[in-house]
Formats: sequence, structure tokens, C-alpha cells
Amino acid sequence: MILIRDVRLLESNGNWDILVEGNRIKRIGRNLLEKESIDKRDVEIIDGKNMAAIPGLVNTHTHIPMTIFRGVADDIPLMEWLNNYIWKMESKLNEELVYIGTLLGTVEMIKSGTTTFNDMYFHLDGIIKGVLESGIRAVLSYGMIDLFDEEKREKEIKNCEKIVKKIIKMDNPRIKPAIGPHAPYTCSKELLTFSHEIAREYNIPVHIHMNETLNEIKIVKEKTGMRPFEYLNSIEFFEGVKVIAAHCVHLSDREIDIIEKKSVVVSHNPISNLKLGSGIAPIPKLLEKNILITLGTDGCGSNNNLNIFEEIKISSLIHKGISLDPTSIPGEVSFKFATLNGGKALNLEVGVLKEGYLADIVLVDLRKPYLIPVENLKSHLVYAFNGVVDTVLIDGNVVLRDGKMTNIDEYKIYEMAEKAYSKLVEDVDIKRDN
Ligand SMILES: C[C@H]1O[C@@H](n2cnc3c(O)ncnc32)[C@H](O)[C@@H]1O
Ligand SMILES: [Zn+2]
Repeated sequence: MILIRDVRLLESNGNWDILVEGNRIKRIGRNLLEKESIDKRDVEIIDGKNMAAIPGLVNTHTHIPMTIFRGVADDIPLMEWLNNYIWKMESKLNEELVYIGTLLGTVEMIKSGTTTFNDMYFHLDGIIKGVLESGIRAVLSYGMIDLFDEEKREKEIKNCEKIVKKIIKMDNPRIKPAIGPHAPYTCSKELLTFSHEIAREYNIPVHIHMNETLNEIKIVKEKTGMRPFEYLNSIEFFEGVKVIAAHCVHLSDREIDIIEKKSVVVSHNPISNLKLGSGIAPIPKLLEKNILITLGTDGCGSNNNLNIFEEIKISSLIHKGISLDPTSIPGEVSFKFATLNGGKALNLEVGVLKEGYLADIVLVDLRKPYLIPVENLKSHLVYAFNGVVDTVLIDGNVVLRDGKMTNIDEYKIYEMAEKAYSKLVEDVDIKRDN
């Protein structure tokens, strides 16, 4: 058992105790040591004085191993970025490099308060190994791209089936499977149909890139005569499955109706969309229709970090800026995107501190200049905080304490990642500025 004592909570005044038993929050109350008649020898006590406890954040769209591509190809548009840099480098990846990139990404996420991420990538055995070692929670999908080629499709289908079965068999509470067709402009109709069928069969979510750029919408329209959401709707892609659609930057009113009617979850990735010059998703319009909005960083190749606190802040700010309306997306709303809504999107009991929910808890040290005066803490977490957290529990385990990883040697990971990067750029003929 773990007892966090005298901690501040966002929704209530004063100091509270949180009792964790196994991987769940057992009780939230006052003076729990006495009230629950706990023997001090049975409990690890964490002093929560001058700390705030918040739910672990949820990142609903990322490609975690791309941490080792950080800063490689800045300031170019999506298609050039993918075709001339990223896919070239990805062709040189293997399980070991992906494992190293994953470890680096998990350290970065945990240190900035993210406890769950929804990922789409390749060499999933490397990702699983990194997730198991770091202690983070993940929903993992194998990213399928067939570029309309039958031979490639067969391979992708086999890889996908293998990994779904492996994750289900592992039966680990921290790792769940999802299905990851990359996008309608890179996947054939057959591959999209397969994705829908397997997701339905196993009752797991689909994770897909949608409507990120104007260019890809043009490609889909030329191929199918329809806009991407209309096309997927016409092949019944949304029937009976939960679809998490990353980006959703350029949407027609008809597409917004489909998103609403089919209860598609939107993963808003404002920083990646701004950096690649893709555009700004119409989030206020989607909120009017009660569409579930969550937040993602995308990979470190296009962000260039995994700090969801930055997405919380930016998602509040940009929509005020473009609508000339400071009441658009209040801070409390964007904070919910990354907590409550993330948990709902992934069907996980995370994103709220509540008795019976999974014990994914983040402690923020309040003795920081940018959090004083502490009175308006909810506002600070959105508009003032840099994301550097003190302590993190995931699935009832302390994975970060006093800002330090408890179960892995982070400095060894930094060294391994430097070496992995050097090897990659040596192997790949890419343009480097320095
Ligand atoms: C899984 C594949 O997806 C690629 N990827 C990473 N970021 C993006 C993005 O913003 N749009 C489209 N595709 C993306 C990644 O490099 C893998 O190839
Ligand atoms: Zn992406």
C-alpha cells in the first residue's frame, strides 16, 4: 500500500490523503492512517505537503520511438518531411533502436506528467520491451501502410494480427492493443476494411491519421471522389468500433456530422499541426457538437517534444487567437482534454483521481516561482506550468520520485539514444545543417 499524505487536490480545498492498494486508488479522504487503521509497517508514505496531486495525463497520438529523430527535419511540410526524411530513416530502424527511442520517450513523458500514451509505430516488440521496463501505460498499434500494394498489404495484415494476439496474451494491465491503419492516403480499401473487421472482432480501438493536410484530402478525393471521412463512412469503417482520429485539421460540415454521428474521438495535435504548417483544427466547432476532444503530441519528429502540458496551453491559446475570443476553450476545458477525455477515449479508468480508478497519479511541487501565488492552481497548470513534475505513480507503482526515475537509469538511456542517433544518420543519406 502507498499513502500520499496531506496533498492538495484540484477540486477540493485543504489537504487530503490518497490511499493506493495494488494498482487502484482505494480511498481519498482525511487522516486515512487513523481512519483506515493502517499499520505503518504495511504502507509506504509519501509526504504530499506543498504538493498538488493531479491525474496522470493521457497522450492520445504519438509515435514514441521518433524521439531519436528529434530536430532532424524541421521547417518543412508533411509530405516532404515524410518522403525525404522520415520514411528514409524509418527504413533503417530495428527492434533495438525502437526500444532505445521508446525508453527515451517514456522518460520524457513520465517526467512531464504523462502516464498513458496511445501509439502507432513499427517494431512493436521493441516498444513493448521499453514500456514494460519504464512502468508507463500504453495502448499500442502497429502502423500499417500498404501504399495500395497487395504484397505489402499481406505483410501488414500478418504483422498486425501477430501483435494484437501477443498483447492480448500478455494480459498486462498496462498494455492494451489498438489497430493502426496509417491514413486513407496510404492504406488501400482492403486494408482499411481489414482494420475495421479486426478491431470489431477483438473490441479494440482504431487509431488513424485523418484530414491533417489539404494535400492529402485532395489525394483521397482524386482516388475515391469523396473527402476522407465520407470515404471511410461509405465503407462502414466507423460501424461498431471506436475510432481515434488524429489531427482532423480540415473538415467539411458533412464530415463534422459524420464525426458526431459515429462518435469518433478527435486527437487534437496543435503543436505538430503548427510546426508542419498543416493548419489549425476547428476545435470550438467540434465542441459545439459534443465531440470528444483529446490531446496528442504526435512524434518528436514534428513537435519536437512529448510534453502534453504544452499542448494543454497551446490548445487554449490558439483558438482564442483565431476567433478573437478569449472565452474560447477555457483552461479547465483544455485540461480535461488531456485527462478525463483521454481516459474515456481509450476506455481506461484513468484521467481522474477517483476511488476505484487506476492509481495513475502525478504530484506537482508547488514551491516553484511560476506556481506562486498558489491560490489559482488550476489556472497555473494550464497557463504557467512548464510540466516538470516531482513524483509519478503508474498502476500503483512509484516510477518517478523527487524528479528521478526509480526503475531505470535515465543517464544510460540518454547515452544509448545519442549512439542510436549517430548510427542512424550515418546509415541514412539525409541533409544535415551542422
Ligand atoms: C506510423 C507512421 O506515421 C508516421 N507519422 C508520424 N507523424 C505523422 C504525421 O503527422 N502525419 C502522418 N504520418 C506521420 C511515422 O513517421 C510512421 O511512418
Ligand atoms: Zn502522427
